[in-house]
Amino acid sequence: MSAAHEDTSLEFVASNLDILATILPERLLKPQVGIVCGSGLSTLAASFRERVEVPYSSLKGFGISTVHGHKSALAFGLVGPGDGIPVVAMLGRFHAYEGHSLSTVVYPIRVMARLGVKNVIITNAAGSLDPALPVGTSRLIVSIRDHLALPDLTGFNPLLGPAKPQYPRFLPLSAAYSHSLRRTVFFAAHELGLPPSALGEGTYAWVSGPTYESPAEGRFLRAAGASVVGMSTVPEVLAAREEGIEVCVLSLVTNFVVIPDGYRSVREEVDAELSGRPLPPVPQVEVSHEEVLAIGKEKSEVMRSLVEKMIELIGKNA
Ligand SMILES: O=P(O)(O)O[C@H]1O[C@H](CO)[C@@H](O)[C@H]1O
Ligand SMILES: Nc1nc2[nH]cnc2c(=O)[nH]1
Repeated sequence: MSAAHEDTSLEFVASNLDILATILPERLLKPQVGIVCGSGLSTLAASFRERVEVPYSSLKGFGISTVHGHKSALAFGLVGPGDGIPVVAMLGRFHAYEGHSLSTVVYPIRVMARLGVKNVIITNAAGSLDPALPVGTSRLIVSIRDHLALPDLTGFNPLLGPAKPQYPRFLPLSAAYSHSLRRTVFFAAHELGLPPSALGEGTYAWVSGPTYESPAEGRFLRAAGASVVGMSTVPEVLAAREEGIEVCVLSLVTNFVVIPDGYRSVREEVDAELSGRPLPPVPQVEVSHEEVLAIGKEKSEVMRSLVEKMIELIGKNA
């Protein structure tokens, strides 16, 4: 994997603006809101009006997303009543585990910033570390209020590298997740009539992947204060904050990582069996990306309506 500071792509930002200016009509060229579509969530951009898709391959400095459930294109369009609000969505993102450098992972955020994006709604699929955050029917979306990023703390941070005059050297993260946008999430959910149980708040743990967590790792992250875990998002959040963009993160909880009573000693199990009082089986969880994508597909409508309502409210408050 390339070093985090191997950043050659920034020089291409300006030429991307020129390329986009030749493809997009004037009213789509200055998006106000950016969206990052998580695994299985590229349909978040399905109802953009006057939608124009621009493949990453026709732009400079972009990688190719290799993960199933991620498309390699930007979608531009309009959302909301009246003339609509111009928006841009990454239909697929880059993850460090694919072999992309962290500067490639965050590059589209830097392009969004140059296009004029002021607010970004970053979505992801994530595993639940909190047995009280059930997967599926209730509490299926978590509005992220904070993060726990072990890679950042241990030297794998997208902002590593020589200081650049246009960015702060030491970026504070105490208010990385916009309080105002977090309020907007709950107002949007209320306007849509979503039951309170559909939406929670929590802390996202970023891990590098591509392995899912062992039970002990899940318990460790839970004990450290995280509610959900995934392999993306935090690098994008850091770059967005460095660019001065307001950030909202929505996690779609697709699977359990930590389950209650998930551990039992085999000795206890065997002893119980030998004494003629076998114990009931321990519940097991084994996540797969197919399951993650299936939940994403099943729940993408509610996620899409929430994101669209948020954009509408952001537009009203602008
Ligand atoms: O975070 P997104 O891109 O939604 O994807 C999540 O789903 C994949 C694992 O199933 C991982 O890439 C994880 O980060
Ligand atoms: N790390 C991680 N990423 C996920 N993305 C979706 N589910 C999971 C999970 O359980 N763990």
